[in-house]
Amino acid sequence: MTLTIDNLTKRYGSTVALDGATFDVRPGELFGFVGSNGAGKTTTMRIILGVLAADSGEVRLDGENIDLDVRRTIGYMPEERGLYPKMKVGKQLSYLAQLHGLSKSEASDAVQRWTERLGIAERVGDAVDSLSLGNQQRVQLAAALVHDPKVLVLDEPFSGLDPVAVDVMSEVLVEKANEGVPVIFSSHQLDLVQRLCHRVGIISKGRMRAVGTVDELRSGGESRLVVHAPQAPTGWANGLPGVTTVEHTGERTVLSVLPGVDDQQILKTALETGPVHEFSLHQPSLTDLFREVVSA
Ligand SMILES: Nc1ncnc2c1ncn2[C@@H]1O[C@H](COP(=O)(O)OP(=O)(O)OP(=O)(O)O)[C@@H](O)[C@H]1O
Repeated sequence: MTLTIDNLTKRYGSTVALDGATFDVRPGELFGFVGSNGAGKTTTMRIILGVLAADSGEVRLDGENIDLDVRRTIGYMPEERGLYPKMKVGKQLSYLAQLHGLSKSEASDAVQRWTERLGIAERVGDAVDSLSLGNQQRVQLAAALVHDPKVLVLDEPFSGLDPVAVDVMSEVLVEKANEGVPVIFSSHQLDLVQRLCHRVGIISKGRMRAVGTVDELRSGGESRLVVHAPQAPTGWANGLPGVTTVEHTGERTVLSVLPGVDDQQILKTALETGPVHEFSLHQPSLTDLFREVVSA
């Protein structure tokens, strides 16, 4: 199934939360939804789930508008979480599964399977608010998964998790994507998003500023070259077309290089100053790309 977010706009009074946000999440894809605080991620996800209405624009699943029946096939982890704190874990998960259309015995099987998978099986008889925050988050993930969703929409599922819980969450999301489910999650942990996601979307001020694989986002951007040439004078690379000196400290120079520039010409120029001990290309990370896009 393909989830299409088409030209969404949303205002809160004079605040423009979404300003034509458009992107899609493809079958079997882990899509990382990133943006600064207040960029519009939660608003987008609430609109996908129909918890909030857009002012204009549409959300479609395989080309069809999302009605109540289709919405029940989506697994959602809201930012505000929203479990009943005093209700027992197992009872709550079973109740939620049945709300999504499972029979009592199907719900019971699903609860057993997911609580085991997520390492909270021994807590099914405990009230949610007696669990640690990380374990409550595992219950929340179980709640999004118990009805075998066709789409997963998760608002900051990794926030506040310890490294082991991050691994469990990552494995489950990868597993669901491998089953063909489109998975979208928001996160401020950009290293994790870069490691896990097939594609990412960067939203800023309610507009998608970049969508693609990290490699696609890199192409067209500048790359960094680190050159260790101890005898090179300050400004040795000035004058090379498409090359800017970002930093020259002691014996090392960091150059910013436009796409298409011949790095061998830069190496040749460096060698003309004396020995070159290091000449390495540094690919921008998602964090670098994010900073570039958001500050543009
Ligand atoms: N209920 C509301 N009333 C008024 N303004 C709101 C409301 N909800 C969101 N906003 C505003 O809409 C904009 C988008 O907020 P949203 O919560 O979608 O951002 P976000 O990207 O999820 O941010 P964060 O990373 O901080 O969770 C912000 O300016 C926010 O202040």
